[in-house]
Amino acid sequence: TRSTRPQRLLKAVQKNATRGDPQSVISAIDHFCRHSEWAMNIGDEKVVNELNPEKVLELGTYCGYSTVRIARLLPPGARLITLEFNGDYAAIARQVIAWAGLEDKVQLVEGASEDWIPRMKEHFGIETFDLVFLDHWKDRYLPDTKLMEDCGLLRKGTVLLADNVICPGVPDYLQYVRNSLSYKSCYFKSHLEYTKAEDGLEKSVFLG
Ligand SMILES: O=C(CSCCNC(=O)c1cc(-c2ccc(F)cc2)cc(O)c1O)c1ccc(O)c(O)c1
Ligand SMILES: [Mg+2]
Repeated sequence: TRSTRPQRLLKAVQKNATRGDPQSVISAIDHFCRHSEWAMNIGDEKVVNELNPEKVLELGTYCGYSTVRIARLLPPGARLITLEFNGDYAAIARQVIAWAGLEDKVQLVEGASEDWIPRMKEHFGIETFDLVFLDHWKDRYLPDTKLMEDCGLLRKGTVLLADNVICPGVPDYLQYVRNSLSYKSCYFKSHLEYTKAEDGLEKSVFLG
């Protein structure tokens, strides 16, 4: 049977990137997405770098591109937990993360975000997160944010970074974080990865 796009993306990484070199993995995926096949990676334009998180939660791993982008910047001892619902995507992402040599900083968990968010404390020993990157199903951004609030996983200053707030768009989430007194929110205008379509990131700081 024909290979899948994630499988072809992984092949491109194994062919063009150097083992243990996260930047070469990122460049190989960017090249694949620009010149071979578009894929729903956050891309090389949507960037917010002034953060220095120790404990990071990523919702929606896909092939691990944003996982590598974030984890490569983490200081020793810092950890990134990434949740992926789709088993096929998770299998590819594990290999991309390993190729980048970042498996010691990253824990990839297969399953639904609503099942795993309530288990962060007892299963991973995580009290609160410093940064949460939302890039999974767009209709899960708002319910999962409310769930993280209810589970006490957000602290004063926790940063929520949401991808695709324009395309495909997350109107209910945007309305919430922009109107809630518990968040200070701002929009980073950009483009949908590898295209000219408008998209952007919403950065929302939890005020406690
Ligand atoms: O795909 C999922 C849900 S997670 C991926 C969410 N991310 C997106 O959907 C996403 C989409 C776009 C985008 C796509 C087409 C466009 F024309 C424009 C934009 C861009 C992004 O940056 C994204 O992050 C899944 C889960 C479990 C399964 O079993 C399964 O088959 C599939
Ligand atoms: Mg996205």
